[in-house]
Formats: sequence, C-alpha cells, structure tokens
Amino acid sequence: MALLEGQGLTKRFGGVVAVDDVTFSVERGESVGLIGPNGAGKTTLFRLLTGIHEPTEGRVVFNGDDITGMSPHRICHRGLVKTHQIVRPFENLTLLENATVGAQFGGRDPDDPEERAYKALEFVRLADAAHDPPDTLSVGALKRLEIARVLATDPDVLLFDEVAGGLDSDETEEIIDLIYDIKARGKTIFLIDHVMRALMTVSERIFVLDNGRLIAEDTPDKIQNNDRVIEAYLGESGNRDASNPISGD
Ligand SMILES: Nc1ncnc2c1ncn2[C@@H]1O[C@H](COP(=O)(O)OP(=O)(O)OP(=O)(O)O)[C@@H](O)[C@H]1O
Repeated sequence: MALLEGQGLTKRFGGVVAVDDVTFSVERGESVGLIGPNGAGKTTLFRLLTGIHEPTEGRVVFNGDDITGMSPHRICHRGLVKTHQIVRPFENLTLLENATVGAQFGGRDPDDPEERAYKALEFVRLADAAHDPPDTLSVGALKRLEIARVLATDPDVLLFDEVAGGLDSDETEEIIDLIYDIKARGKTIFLIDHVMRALMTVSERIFVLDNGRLIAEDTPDKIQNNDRVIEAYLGESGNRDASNPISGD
C-alpha cells in the first residue's frame, strides 16, 4: 500500500487552475522530487497534501486514511509535515524553544517535547547554539533549524519546500547530507527544489508539473532527458539554445 496518495487533486483559485487533476503515489521510505517551471503548482500541491489548502476536487490518502480537508495540525499529528519555504523562526525564542514549539504543536508523543527538540537540534548540528536566539544564524543554519522544527514532530513523511534555495554550495552539500541521514532513519521524503543538483541527487523518482498538470514521472536520469520536460522549462525561459535547464550537474 502506498503511504501517500493524491487522487485526482484539483485546486482552483477563481479562474486559475493551480493544480489540475493530479494523481500520484509515494511508497514508504521513498525519496521523491517534484519539479516544474515557476507557477506550475508545486507549492499548491504541497499545501493540499498538508491541509493548508482544501482541494477543489480529489482526495489525499495517507496511510490508507482519507485526510482530505483535515487541518494541518491533525495531519501533522498523523505524521505528515512540511517545511516552510521562507523560514521565520520566533525571534524572541531560543533555537531550542523554537524547535520545542514544533514538538508541542505537531508531536505525537506527549512526553518530553523539549528532549525531542534538543535531539532534533543535535541531528541538524545546531545543539551548540540551542540557547541562542535565531537572529545570528546564517541562511544555511536557518534552513537546518526549520528541518529541526519539523523533525521534532516525529514525522513519517517530510515535505521539503525549497530547503536548498538561497544556499551556497557548501551549505547545499550539508543539506543534501542531512536529507540522506533523515532518509536513512526510514523517513519518507518528498521535495520541491529549484536547485537541481540537490533534487536530482536525493530523489529516486521525480514528478514534473507544468501548468498544474502532472506531465511526467520517472527516474532523475530519464527526466533530465525527457523532451516534454525540457520543453516545459525552455518554454519558460524562451531560450531554445540554452543548455539543459534541468541538468543536475
Ligand atoms: N492563494 C492563491 N491565490 C490565488 N492564486 C494562487 C494562490 N496560490 C497560488 N496561486 C496561483 O497558482 C499557480 C501555482 O502557484 P504555485 O505557487 O503553486 O506554483 P509553484 O510551482 O510553487 O511556483 P514557484 O516555483 O514559482 O514557487 C500560480 O498561477 C499562482 O499565481
């Protein structure tokens, strides 16, 4: 049985069809990526999965249960959680307190949210700064704090929304290593990223959205050579002579 499924998911905002009849499934322990040109509907799809938006049509099935229309809080309790694209920690709280809020908000284990938060900070290598405020953190460290916040909820599935966005190459490598470590703990990973190197390295399978529709689903190698996918990206830039826009190199 698939762990996470979208069945005919559609989301309309007035006249805009952001997600258009998307059906997919993700198995337990898989790491999959979601790509597509700007405005393709990636973030909206993630928001449908985590209860931030309710689909206009279709269903979200998690662990065999229909979770369509449930609140993000209840979905998080069930073990499905998403990182925020723009990381905005509580500035007046320490890193540990920030991660503890995550553990208390979504955690399934009512005991020791602070201990779980501390372990999550250790995991992302921020424990040394546990009692500091977040205002001195680099962009890379802020992204790691966001990962700690969601890890502290003890999820089964982590949806990463642009975790490698805005990072330099060392920070990107650090995030890639972290995602591998999270996967090695048996977690299921679903990520959106414009940083193709990160996405192509980490994902075993890739879904491609264009204009809200799922246009391809394949291994990273095959996706990088899929004419329809390349066309969708090149159509966006208008530059037909550009080098492969979805190369992970
Ligand atoms: N809350 C909203 N209200 C109205 N339109 C929206 C809303 N959210 C998204 N859209 C529209 O839905 C479409 C898909 O947007 P979405 O942000 O999901 O795309 P994306 O693939 O994540 O884009 P990007 O890569 O630029 O982040 C766009 O046309 C966007 O303008």
